[in-house]
Amino acid sequence: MEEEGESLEKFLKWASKIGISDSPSNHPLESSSCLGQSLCVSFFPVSGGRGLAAARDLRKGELILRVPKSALMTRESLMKDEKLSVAVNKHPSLSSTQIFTVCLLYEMSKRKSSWWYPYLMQLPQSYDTLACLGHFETEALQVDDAIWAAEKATSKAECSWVEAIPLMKELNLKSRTHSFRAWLWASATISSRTLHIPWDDAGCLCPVGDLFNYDAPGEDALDSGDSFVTDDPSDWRSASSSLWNGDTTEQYDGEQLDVHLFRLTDGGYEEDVSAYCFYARRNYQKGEQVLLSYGTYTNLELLEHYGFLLDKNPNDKAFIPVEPEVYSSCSWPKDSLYIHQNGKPSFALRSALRLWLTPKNQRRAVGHLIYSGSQLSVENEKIVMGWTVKTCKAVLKNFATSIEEDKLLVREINKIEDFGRSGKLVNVLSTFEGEARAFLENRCMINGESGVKLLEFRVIRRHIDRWKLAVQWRLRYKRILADCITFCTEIINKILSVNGSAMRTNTQ
Ligand SMILES: C[S@@+](CC[C@H](N)C(=O)[O-])C[C@H]1O[C@@H](n2cnc3c(N)ncnc32)[C@H](O)[C@@H]1O
Repeated sequence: MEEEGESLEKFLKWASKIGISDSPSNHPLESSSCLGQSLCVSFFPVSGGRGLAAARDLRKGELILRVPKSALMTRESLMKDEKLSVAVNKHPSLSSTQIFTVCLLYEMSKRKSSWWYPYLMQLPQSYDTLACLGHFETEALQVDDAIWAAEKATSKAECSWVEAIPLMKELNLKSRTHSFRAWLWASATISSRTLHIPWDDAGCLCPVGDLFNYDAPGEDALDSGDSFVTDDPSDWRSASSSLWNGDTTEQYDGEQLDVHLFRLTDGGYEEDVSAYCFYARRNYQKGEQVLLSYGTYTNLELLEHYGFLLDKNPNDKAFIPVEPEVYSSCSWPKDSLYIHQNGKPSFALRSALRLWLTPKNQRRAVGHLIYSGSQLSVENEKIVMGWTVKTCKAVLKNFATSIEEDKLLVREINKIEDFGRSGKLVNVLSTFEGEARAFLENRCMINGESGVKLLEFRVIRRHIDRWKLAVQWRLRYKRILADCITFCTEIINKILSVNGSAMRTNTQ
């Protein structure tokens, strides 16, 4: 721990020397640390671990950190190394991100002789992004779409690694540095830590600037909170704007997002001062964690690019299976048909279902009502809500575990972690059953009969973290569906009660 503290201190000193500063003044005094005037490094156990805290009260919009261009790690800056640059130029088919990944591994291989050594030592040793999940954790996601996304992330990483091997061999990288494990580490470093810069789509690594943890943007702006009849069409546009570079969300090109609405105020590269500048997005009290928005992400996207998720994510979505005819009978893109994190079906999902559940010969006549978001009839609305309830119930019933069981499992995972920390996992193996028991036997190699523990806690801990993320993710998904059932049932009851009283009024 002391070593970690020493290494951090050296890093902050190095950062100060290369011009990184949190001073509110444009001409900061020479200091032994780049922090202390606006920010300080702190630990936030439930919101990102290591992060940056306000060193004093900060006002919204204040400049809180400046990182000069010369301190940004980019392909360009790393390729000042001639050997690297000559080798890279012989492989023009590699993508900018593949090249940046090789550059990072090459720089790591220099160890203490690297100019970036103090920074490289601060990078995490492992990540929990989707591509890093093993088979057990991937299966623990339970939802087919999520399992598919994890498998795709791994196979994509494997393909880009295979393509880059010839370059890494040419650079004489040791087998450990050009292994798939090393590649996953470097790719996850780039995916979770690079910032957007205008001159290179691979982005840049920004020492100190990459210590800000994440907060979701625009809770109010993005959560349409759509009322029953007049929905906000913004929910069927793919809202995606990011200063962080890991954002690969595809934009719905039919209906371009009003980027100004979602423009993030946290910071960006500023040409006039040749520096990455970060601003306080709101007022902060001394000691509070200062957060950045990396962009708009669902929990699955956060897992994919950053290896974490939020328990309360205003941008989370759940997709449910719908008949192919629902897609073909409307012009909304597939990814706009989802359920909001608060359980409300999206504008597009509701509208598409209204159309699909209208007899075919009447669809043309109601098209204008559908696209304006209006209800067609009380009967149609009841059928739409009923179909949604039935589908959500069927999806929930199909899972191997219920919401309650998943909640219990999260508690068991916490217990496993505690027992593992105190070295008592082997003794308590028999007290666990089902998925927890399977995890201990398959992932931690704890054999029930011989009671032999084969993996050290450091490795077990990594598996636990990833498995817990997968279980938390599926629990969030299931809760969205359960909330959707409640929401739609309330609507049906409202319709029934209004209709009932209308009928009573008519017969009186
Ligand atoms: C840019 S780094 C932020 C600094 C990082 N905590 C560190 O110690 O280097 C992004 C990573 O921090 C973690 N992180 C950021 N925000 C988080 C949050 N709100 N909750 C949990 N983890 C978070 C994730 O591991 C993510 O990949």
